Amino acid sequence: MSSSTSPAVPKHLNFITGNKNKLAEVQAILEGVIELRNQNVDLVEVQGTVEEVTIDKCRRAAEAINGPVLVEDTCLCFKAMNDLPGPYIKWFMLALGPLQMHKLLEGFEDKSAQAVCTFGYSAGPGHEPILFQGRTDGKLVQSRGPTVFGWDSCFEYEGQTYAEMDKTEKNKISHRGKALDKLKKWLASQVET
Ligand SMILES: O=P(O)(O)OP(=O)(O)OP(=O)(O)OC[C@H]1O[C@@H](n2cnc3c(O)ncnc32)[C@H](O)[C@@H]1O
Ligand SMILES: [Mg+2]
Repeated sequence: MSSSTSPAVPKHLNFITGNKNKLAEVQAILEGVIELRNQNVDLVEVQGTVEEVTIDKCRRAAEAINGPVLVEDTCLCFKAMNDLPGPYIKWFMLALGPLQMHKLLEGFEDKSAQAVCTFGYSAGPGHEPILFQGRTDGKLVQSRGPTVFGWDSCFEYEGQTYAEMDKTEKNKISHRGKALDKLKKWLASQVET
């Protein structure tokens, strides 16, 4: 039995996000692993590196609900732009939408893009967030497939855009799937100690 003083073993995860598509993917990936709950708290997102943004988001979420939280921040990084827009991709999505996103790299030969997903778990206010990150390499293309989730239709991985894949296929190779693999390993290691 583990010590009751350790706050590190969650019985469920309280995923703080306002994004229904993210939530659906995380639910599907963690199905049967751990109970997932959700709260939609509008969190301020600071500027900084991928990790800094998630750490700050995680701290704010833990303080807002005064308890353990899971948060996630997603980036889309273009090699030709030295990894921008990165954590600011949301604002480019809102301004351009998926149908015009490819125009960002029109003047560049290199269309390489990397999808980055960083989860942060905090056991509560004052507990340092633990990060789990996954990265998937692909390229920015003209939109193909349904425009249901963010930039899915303009991110191509091995010949298919995320939007052209079925969900299980996406979750197997996606930035989010890889990050959650690490989270699952961490959860398993917590249970064993
Ligand atoms: O409440 P939070 O969790 O912050 O949800 P959000 O929608 O604000 O999400 P982010 O701050 O992480 O911004 C990431 C942007 O990328 C989009 N996005 C996130 N994951 C994606 C995925 O797997 N495929 C396509 N677009 C994605 C998302 O819709 C946002 O426009
Ligand atoms: Mg956000």
